[in-house]
Amino acid sequence: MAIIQVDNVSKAYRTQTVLEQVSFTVKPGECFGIIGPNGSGKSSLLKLLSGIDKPDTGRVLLEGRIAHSYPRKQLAQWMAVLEQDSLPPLGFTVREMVAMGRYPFQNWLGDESAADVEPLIEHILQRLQLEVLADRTVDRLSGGERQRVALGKLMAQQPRLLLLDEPTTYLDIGYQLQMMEWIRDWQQKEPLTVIAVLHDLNLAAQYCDRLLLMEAGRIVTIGRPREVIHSELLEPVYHTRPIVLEHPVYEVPQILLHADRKNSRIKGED
Ligand SMILES: Nc1ncnc2c1ncn2[C@@H]1O[C@H](COP(=O)(O)OP(=O)(O)OP(=O)(O)O)[C@@H](O)[C@H]1O
Repeated sequence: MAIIQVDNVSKAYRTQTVLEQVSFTVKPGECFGIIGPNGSGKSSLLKLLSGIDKPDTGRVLLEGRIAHSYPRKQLAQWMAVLEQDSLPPLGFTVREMVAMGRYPFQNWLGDESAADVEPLIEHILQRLQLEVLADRTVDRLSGGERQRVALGKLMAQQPRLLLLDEPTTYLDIGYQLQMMEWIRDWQQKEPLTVIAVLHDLNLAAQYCDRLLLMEAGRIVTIGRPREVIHSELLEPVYHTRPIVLEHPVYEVPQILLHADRKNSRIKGED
């Protein structure tokens, strides 16, 4: 069974349609990327997948059940969402913040004691190279460090489904790669499905099994990176024609940006 099934979903905010007749499925264990220009509806789609929002028409099923009908706590026991800069700037330390990922598993009977989860938390801090920052409060971290802590919190949650909205924002190229490698590594060790909104088409092509390309709330195409990262498909969507080459090591398509000076929209260019 598909872990996610989206059937003919449409959504409007007031009079503006942001998603129109969107349908696709995601299989367990896949890394599924959502790409498209600014304002094309990627985050709106992710909100429907996470059950935060509900479609006006059509339906979103998570393991066969309507997404927004799940009680939030039940959903949090198997789904985790990483939003852009999702950590509140409170006075919690890095270690406390990562441990907060266990909240959906605690109740007033105190199912899990701090001692139960301590080895898991320490393992995550070590894996994400956060040990030296463990006792620092999150308001005293850089944007990139905060993003790593946010990932650590999700790892502590041990979800089966991970939704990521621009996970590499604020990260330098070293950590961008590291973040995607951690996620891939995690996927190889545990049964985890990943759905990621990515602006970086090269990272998307390198790490995702399939890509969904969106434009103005509609699906342009869904396919393997090789089928989607094509200058003919990307040009009308992004209004620029990238050069597409094959990665010399991974054999996946990669893009080089190329300004067409004759058709440049920048004033003064010829
Ligand atoms: N809560 C809201 N109320 C009204 N309009 C909204 C709301 N959320 C999003 N929109 C509009 O819906 C459209 C799609 O936005 P969305 O954030 O889903 O796009 P996106 O593809 O994630 O964009 P970006 O790449 O810039 O993050 C935009 O025109 C946006 O202004």
